[in-house]
Amino acid sequence: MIGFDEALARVVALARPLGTEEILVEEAHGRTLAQEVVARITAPAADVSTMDGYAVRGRDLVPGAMLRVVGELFPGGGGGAIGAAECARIFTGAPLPEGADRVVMQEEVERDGEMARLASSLSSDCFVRVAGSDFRAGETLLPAGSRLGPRELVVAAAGDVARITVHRRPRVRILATGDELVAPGEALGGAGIPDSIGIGVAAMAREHGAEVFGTQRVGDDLAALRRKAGAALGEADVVVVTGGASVGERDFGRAMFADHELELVIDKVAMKPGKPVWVGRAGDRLVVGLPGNPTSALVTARLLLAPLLLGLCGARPQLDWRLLPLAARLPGAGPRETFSRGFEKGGSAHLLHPQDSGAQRILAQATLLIRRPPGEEPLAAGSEVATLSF
Ligand SMILES: Nc1nc2c(c(=O)[nH]1)N[C@H]1C(S)=C(S)[C@@H](COP(=O)(O)OP(=O)(O)OC[C@H]3O[C@@H](n4cnc5c(N)ncnc54)[C@H](O)[C@@H]3O)O[C@H]1N2
Ligand code: MOO
Repeated sequence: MIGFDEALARVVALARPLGTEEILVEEAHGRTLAQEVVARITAPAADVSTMDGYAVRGRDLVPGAMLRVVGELFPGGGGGAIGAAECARIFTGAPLPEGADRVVMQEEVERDGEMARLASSLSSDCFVRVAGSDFRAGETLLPAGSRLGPRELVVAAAGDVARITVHRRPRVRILATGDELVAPGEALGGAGIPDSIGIGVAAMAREHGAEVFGTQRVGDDLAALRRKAGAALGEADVVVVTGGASVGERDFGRAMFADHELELVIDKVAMKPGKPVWVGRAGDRLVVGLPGNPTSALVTARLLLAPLLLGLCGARPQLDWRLLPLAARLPGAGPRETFSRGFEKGGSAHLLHPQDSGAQRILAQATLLIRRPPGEEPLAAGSEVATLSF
């Protein structure tokens, strides 16, 4: 059985970015840039006011001075001009008129008809945002490989960029297998178990850049599973199977792809939870088999499926481990690499209970995975452990 680092390396090697497409910036949330974004405009385009007030010439800035108001300037409009002993009413973001080099905020001005009287004590700040101080036309604002969240989208749009080139999103079909599974809302009074993981894994996949068609529940009937496998491979880049990964009589996760020359790249990993996880290739499609125990499924989705999807999107597939001190002592680790569920509070990593891979309730509090190498000695409170957001 391979170790976790080897499994992750094999997954990352499979995660070659898919093709590219050009899309509108307003539809680009969560996508990854295939080409850098270059500013088409300079920002700000001119020297602009950072306050609502009066644009003045520095040499007229004398406490108590009376200046004639000769214009009114709004953002997006022209700047006009002022001369000696003159000023212009100006609003935040408006270009300074010719001749002006600073702004007095309106709290320091008393207006009297066409005249403005400056206060007896004036702020030393110029209140001017200089042309090009944010960025200039032709400058790179976002490098290729950037994942577009709210902050990056502001930057692209500010650069006057309407269309961007991104990597195609991996199309994902999730097949939740198990005779016992029913849709949430249909278990009460029957023998069925709500399919929780099909829904959770779909959400995890979407968070990591996938276009998920939705989850199909399929019973443990090999003929039906083979038909579903064929259909899924026809429409998806990545097929995710949940359940049926272990050695039970009705565990058909791998067998359902027998018609499609499944080549296993990973077949069991020395990790806890998630040992039965598997990943394979069927032609140019990828298949990921997640163990059915809900926590095992979600942990392996975070540790192996998420990096795979990010890599297919052209984003960094690496897992960003962060060292945190332990809040309390941890016993020695077992023989498999362990990924315990925990949470961060007061700058420390806390372990949750129970750690049973069938337990689902504690997932609501489990914001961290705490990583332990195989056979690690007990750790005292305060020892640093590698953690990953979950
Ligand atoms: N003899 C052995 N038995 C087991 C082994 C082993 O090595 N030898 N491994 C154990 C480990 S570890 C895991 S994890 C599980 C994984 O088994 P499967 O992937 O075959 O999962 P299932 O048997 O289909 O289901 C297990 C469990 O999870 C529930 N489940 C399944 N799908 C869902 C879903 N979509 N939503 C909610 N719950 C789900 C299912 O009802 C079962 O209770 O195998 C161990 N056994
Ligand atoms: O590894 Mo299983 O995933 O322990 O329950």
